[in-house]
Amino acid sequence: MPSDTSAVAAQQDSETSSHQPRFHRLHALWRLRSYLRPYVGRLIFMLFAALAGVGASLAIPLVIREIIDGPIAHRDSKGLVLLGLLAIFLGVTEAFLILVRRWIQSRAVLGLETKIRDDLYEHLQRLPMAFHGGWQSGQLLSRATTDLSVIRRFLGFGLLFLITNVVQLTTVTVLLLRMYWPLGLVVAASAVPIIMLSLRFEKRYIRISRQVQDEQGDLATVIEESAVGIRAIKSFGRRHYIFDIFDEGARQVYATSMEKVRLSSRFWTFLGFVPNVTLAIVLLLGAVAVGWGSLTLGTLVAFTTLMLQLVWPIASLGHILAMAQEAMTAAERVMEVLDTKPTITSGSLELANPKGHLRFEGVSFRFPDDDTDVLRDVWLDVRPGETVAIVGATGSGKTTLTALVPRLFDVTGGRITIDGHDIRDLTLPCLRSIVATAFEEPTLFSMSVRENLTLGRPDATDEEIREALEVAQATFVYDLPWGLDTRIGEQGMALSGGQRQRLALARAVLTKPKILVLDDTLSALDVETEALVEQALRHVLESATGIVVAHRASTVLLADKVALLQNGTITHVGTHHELLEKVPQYRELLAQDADLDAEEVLS
Ligand SMILES: Nc1ncnc2c1ncn2[C@@H]1O[C@H](COP(=O)(O)OP(=O)(O)OP(=O)(O)O)[C@@H](O)[C@H]1O
Repeated sequence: MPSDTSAVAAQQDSETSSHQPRFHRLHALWRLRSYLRPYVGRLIFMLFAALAGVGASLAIPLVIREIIDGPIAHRDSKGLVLLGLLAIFLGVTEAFLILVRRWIQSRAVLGLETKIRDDLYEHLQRLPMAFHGGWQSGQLLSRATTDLSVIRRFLGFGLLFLITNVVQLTTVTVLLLRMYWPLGLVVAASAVPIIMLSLRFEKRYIRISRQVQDEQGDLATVIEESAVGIRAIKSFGRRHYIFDIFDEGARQVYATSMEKVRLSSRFWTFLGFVPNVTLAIVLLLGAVAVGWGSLTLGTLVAFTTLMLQLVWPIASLGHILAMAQEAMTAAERVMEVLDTKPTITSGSLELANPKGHLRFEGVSFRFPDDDTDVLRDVWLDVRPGETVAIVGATGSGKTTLTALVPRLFDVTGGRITIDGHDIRDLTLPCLRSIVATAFEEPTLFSMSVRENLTLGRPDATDEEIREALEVAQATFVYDLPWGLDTRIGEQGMALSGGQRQRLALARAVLTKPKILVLDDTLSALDVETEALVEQALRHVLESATGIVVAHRASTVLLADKVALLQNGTITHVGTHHELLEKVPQYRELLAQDADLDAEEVLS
């Protein structure tokens, strides 16, 4: 469920963004223009096709005027046929141009959406853990899906209609003024209430469309989290409680969407009403003018036919302005992600033959937006091939310490070195080929076992995979229905916790890292399997530098020395027996362990 803090963050995010000046929002959309570049030729052709279509449709009333005032008034049947054929030709041309435009635009706009989505996804992958920790996943999901579709619809359809409608409105008004200026002025005056109301509508629509888009993101977060956390929900029997949270979110989206619909339908009704009232006034005044002889019947028919052509562009202007507002909001939301700079950037150094000498030199770390250090003044020297167990109370900072080595977070003070080089100077691929990590909560992807295992070593041979699986005591995968090619469910849900941990361990071992970081990786294993894994791990750790977060005495025994982490700093380093003898806090920590282990340790 969305945490209180993230909900507040999203709320603040929504509030600040809905008050962004219009220029800022327009600018966000404008910045996406580079995505249109590959389609410039098509877009220009589309625009010309659209404008030519408008031209053809505007010419028809003028031809009708000629027909009424010419061949019909003078009973000229030959002229009537010729002008009639011209009107038909113009109608067919308009229809053909619409067909061509629609055909061309579909490819261009779908390609554009796909490219922005690719870039957004790639950028998300580059953003650091700190970013992902602070954003609700549903908000990111809705930006990569709904928001991009909104932008695509506007750039592909809305923008084109906005241009052609404005051209059509201006041309028709000029033509009307030229045809008979007193009636033309009536039509031009009707634009005043439309413009005034559009401006008011825009202000309210911006706020509400941003609110709907943010609320949809919150709802997506609830759905995503309840899908992932379905086991916890079921086991606590909280299905109804979670449903209520979802229902509240869904009702909120419904209520805000209805408010949006009410607002836009009032506006659109008004937009349909104004041209029709104007038409009635024009017909009345036009009939009087024809009666006085100051206007021909043909001109009045042409005038009203042209005016009818204003009804649709004005009525659709409401839809298009709404579309434009939504697209600007969506672009702003997408840009909020794209503008976040990846703070963890690659260095330039490649180590050809790393030895794996790892040092923490006065390292401190605090999470963004936190005001206290989680780690402070950490000094630790792990020589090549040596294994250090990190022992500490829960919340003392063990996981955070291990996350600093592959640079999932960057230190905020001091430095970490490998073979004397600050890890920030190494290229990220180089660092991550030296360091492999297996976490306590292993993440497996909806892919085959083989794909999951070879995530860090796509070129691993079957033999190497077997070796890694044997080390991790995970050869059970060969008994799955399709062996290594069995697809495991989302996050490996079809496997037990221990099986998933063993696969994650095999994945880390398979990369043959110089530095292996195990964050309490064996916690879900039974005592017997753990002993087997540890036995096999001993061989792996002989050739690698190891950092092993340990809660159990049996895991500690894997290590050459132990570092005791207390309140974010390493207070003691020594062998297991030394610490057991001299440090009461260490003894207390391990006393929580099973008696069996303690006896084993002391013997
Ligand atoms: N993303 C985060 N943002 C802010 N604080 C965090 C974050 N992750 C962890 N912390 C805080 O940092 C401290 C250290 O957490 P860490 O997970 O490293 O402890 P740990 O020793 O591994 O605990 P455990 O043994 O329970 O896994 C805790 O007080 C925790 O609340």
